[in-house]
Amino acid sequence: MPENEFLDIRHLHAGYGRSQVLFDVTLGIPCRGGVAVLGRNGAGKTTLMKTIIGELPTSNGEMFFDGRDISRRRTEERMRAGIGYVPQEHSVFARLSVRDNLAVGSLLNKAAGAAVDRVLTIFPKLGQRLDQPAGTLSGGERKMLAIGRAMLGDPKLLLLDEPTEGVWIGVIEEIAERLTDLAREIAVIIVEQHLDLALRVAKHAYVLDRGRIALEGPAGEVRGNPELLRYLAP
Ligand SMILES: Nc1ncnc2c1ncn2[C@@H]1O[C@H](COP(=O)(O)OP(=O)(O)OP(=O)(O)O)[C@@H](O)[C@H]1O
Repeated sequence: MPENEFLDIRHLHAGYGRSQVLFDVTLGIPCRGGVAVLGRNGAGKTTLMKTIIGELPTSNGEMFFDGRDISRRRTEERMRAGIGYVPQEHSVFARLSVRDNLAVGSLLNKAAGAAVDRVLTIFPKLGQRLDQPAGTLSGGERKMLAIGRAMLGDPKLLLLDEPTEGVWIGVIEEIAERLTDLAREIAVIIVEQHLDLALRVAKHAYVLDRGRIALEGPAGEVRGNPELLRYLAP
């Protein structure tokens, strides 16, 4: 692993109380580009995202972001430092309109109006739904809104937990293109069941197996690794 990664995780152990899920996880994320985290259900992908954002404590190991030790920092501090998180479950206010969801996101992040315009440029579909309650959006549009809200924090690193889960196949392509564009500007960690999409957005991939890194390498190499399907099979 290269020295001085943007996000540098070393020998991380984490889990839920006494139930340890992640064991000795070491990974590095550069300041631009997509990195995929793959693995079968229950492998520990969401746990890793929650540990990076600080929703779960680190029981052992180190985590540096942009040169600073964040292992003991609170979630809000990590977000202020530039980490955005789009959780697997929908993170929009269902009763509020798209416009109000973005307005609340702007207030929370002290974002300027230009930040909302940028979100609407990235996801023009949201611009056509501004007055619609977020709860009535399609799965894909809700994901776009959740990603858009995270973008209002102007993250330098965006954590995306299954951004295409429950999204109609026709919209997956659109989200994939936007995420590929985004990964040219900032660091993106993508947890994804769609292998093709993940390895298109990402240049590098890590495969988790029962909470440990089982495979790692450039996306093309991981895709071609004969062991990969074994780690993804249920
Ligand atoms: N709140 C919790 N308390 C205790 N154990 C949990 C909790 N949440 C998840 N786990 C356990 O941690 C392990 C890893 O779960 P995690 O959600 O990180 O997996 P995942 O790779 O994201 O799976 P999926 O692809 O199904 O989302 C699983 O064994 C799961 O049962």
